[in-house]
Amino acid sequence: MTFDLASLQAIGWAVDDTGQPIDASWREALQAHPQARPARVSEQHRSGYIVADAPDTAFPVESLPEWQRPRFPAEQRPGVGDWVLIEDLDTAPPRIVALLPRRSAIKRGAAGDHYRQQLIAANVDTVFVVCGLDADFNPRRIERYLLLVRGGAEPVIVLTKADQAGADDPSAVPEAEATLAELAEQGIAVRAVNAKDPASVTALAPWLGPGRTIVLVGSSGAGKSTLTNTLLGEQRMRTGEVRESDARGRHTTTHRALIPLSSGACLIDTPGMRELKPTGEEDVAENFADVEAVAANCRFRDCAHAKEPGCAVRAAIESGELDSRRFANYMKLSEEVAGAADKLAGRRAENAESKVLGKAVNKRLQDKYGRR
Ligand SMILES: Nc1nc2c(ncn2[C@@H]2O[C@H](COP(=O)(O)OP(=O)(O)OP(=O)(O)O)[C@@H](O)[C@H]2O)c(=O)[nH]1
Ligand SMILES: [Zn+2]
Repeated sequence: MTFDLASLQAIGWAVDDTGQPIDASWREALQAHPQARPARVSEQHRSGYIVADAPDTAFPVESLPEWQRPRFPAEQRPGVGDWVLIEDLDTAPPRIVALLPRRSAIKRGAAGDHYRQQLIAANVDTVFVVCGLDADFNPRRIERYLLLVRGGAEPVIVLTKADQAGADDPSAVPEAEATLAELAEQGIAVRAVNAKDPASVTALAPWLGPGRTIVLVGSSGAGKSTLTNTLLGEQRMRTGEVRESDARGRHTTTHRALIPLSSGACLIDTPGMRELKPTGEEDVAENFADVEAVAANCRFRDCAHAKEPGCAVRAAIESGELDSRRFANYMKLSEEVAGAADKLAGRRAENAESKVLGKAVNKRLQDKYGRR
């Protein structure tokens, strides 16, 4: 099957010098489905998906029947940013025949009693964690975002409103300095920008090269929309929106999630995220290596860092080596991750059990009626 490589690249399809997908598993999938072609998921609906195969396309496709089953794990269904292989049909919308393995997956735990994961975006190279360098500046929120968005992508902290922060007065933003030092120690890139100013936003160019996919996360008012519009520049109206015909032939402007930038990168626009709950798969140690290094020196291995003698954590807090707020957040996030991990393990056990049960029931039916 031949397809328009340049169009696909404009929405993030990454290839090597020979024009083949970088990922070996993707090459194999293409070979296994010679009639199929790649497309990228831009919207997820109950009955199917909207995909794109070029910057200015958006069309419905039929999903695999098993994805429609209510018990099918949500995170294994395609989500925004996923690459799928589709086959064109003569009479109906094209049909998805495969979901390509994700190179990265940014996820969070969904609210509710039942354990559920929610895909924020797939196949992302970089996550811009957007945070205002103003009264809203919150190191604890940055810590939470970093913990959650690491799923295979590079996090970059984008501090907006640098023009308001009073560059010559660091005390204007309490805790900013300490946080920046901490991030530098972790090797995480930080860029301060005026999100309204195209010249300032060029600081983000290293992550916006052709074929790159970026997703913006951050709390409300942080400047995500402002940054998106500046990155889009003059294209804003043309690419930020699509016009679709509805059943009566009227044109309606709909929101779109895959936004090609003139730099050749592709931006995934996520709906606002009020709350970021862990999935249980996060790596707390990776994000709080400094805290864990201190805790390793506590006299008792199971030190709760409360009233135990010889607690290195309390000593470090008293001496000012460890920020008590960072430590408190570490404890809180650890607990949340552990709680989610328990639920996840419970769900996995339940699934395994229902599979075993299902087999046993089938066997009994077979024995009794000689069929399944
Ligand atoms: N001066 C200045 N103002 C900014 C900057 N970034 C954002 N703002 C302003 O901050 C306000 C909020 O910015 P938005 O871009 O709407 O924030 P958002 O993150 O998209 O918020 P939600 O859509 O609610 O998630 C707007 O009034 C922007 O003009 C900046 O770098 N400098
Ligand atoms: Zn301790």
